Amino acid sequence: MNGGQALIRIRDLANRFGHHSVHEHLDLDLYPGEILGVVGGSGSGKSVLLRTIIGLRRPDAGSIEIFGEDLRRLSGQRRSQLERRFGVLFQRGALFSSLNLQENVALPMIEHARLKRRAAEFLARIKLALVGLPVSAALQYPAELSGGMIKRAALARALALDPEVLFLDEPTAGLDPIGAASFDQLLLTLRNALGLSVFLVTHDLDTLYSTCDRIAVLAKRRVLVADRLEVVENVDDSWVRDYFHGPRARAARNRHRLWKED
Ligand SMILES: Nc1ncnc2c1ncn2[C@@H]1O[C@H](COP(=O)(O)OP(=O)(O)OP(=O)(O)O)[C@@H](O)[C@H]1O
Repeated sequence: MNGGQALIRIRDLANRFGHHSVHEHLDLDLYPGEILGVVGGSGSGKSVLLRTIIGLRRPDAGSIEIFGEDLRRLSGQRRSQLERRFGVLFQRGALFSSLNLQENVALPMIEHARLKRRAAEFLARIKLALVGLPVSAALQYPAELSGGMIKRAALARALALDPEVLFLDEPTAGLDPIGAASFDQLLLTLRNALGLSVFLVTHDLDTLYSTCDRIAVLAKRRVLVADRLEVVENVDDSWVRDYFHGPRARAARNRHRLWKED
């Protein structure tokens, strides 16, 4: 999976808020077609890293190359062309409450791809079907939906412009275990069908075991390790030990084993 060239290449990255240093000398790659899980303790800087990669925050040092281009050296126009190749699902879904689902998903197509409203809403209904929502959901408003449906709708919006890379911040947070498991399966199906590369910030051990090809652990202000689960689990670090060898990880591992045998 990581034999090819990285789609995203981060080197020597630093992010600081005043005297508070969140990242120093952070290196990380995202390879084509992989689902990379990003984990770390609360406050270790997972969301700041995601925001920096997608250009919402300017890093204090280091380089981020995306599709072979250095983000910091791009003109505004080139940068926004590049940003159209990302889809982002923020932690709280971030749908517009005054728009129904098909309008929410159509909006990026109207704004960025200059589609006419009718065509955009037609394509939006296809995206909503792609993420497993019923036809009737297209005319519903976010307030009328369950948490799981909101996540799916937010995913449909992240897919609106047919991105190559998907950034997901805690996509299963707040979902019940069944909703979370079906979201994980959806993610795998979409990755396989669309060839997406996925940068996935999560605390959810079940998601890590069932969907991720590699896992990056953020600790000590950098990426401590980024590798396959079997390698990461055996890294000699107190956070890694507590996280991957605690009772919750054992339960997730057993569930995953049973699921694979089924
Ligand atoms: N705009 C900001 N101003 C000041 N400090 C910030 C800002 N954004 C983030 N931080 C700090 O950066 C650190 C990393 O925050 P971040 O949200 O990336 O952590 P996280 O790993 O995503 O945590 P969690 O798992 O709890 O969501 C925290 O100490 C946070 O307080």
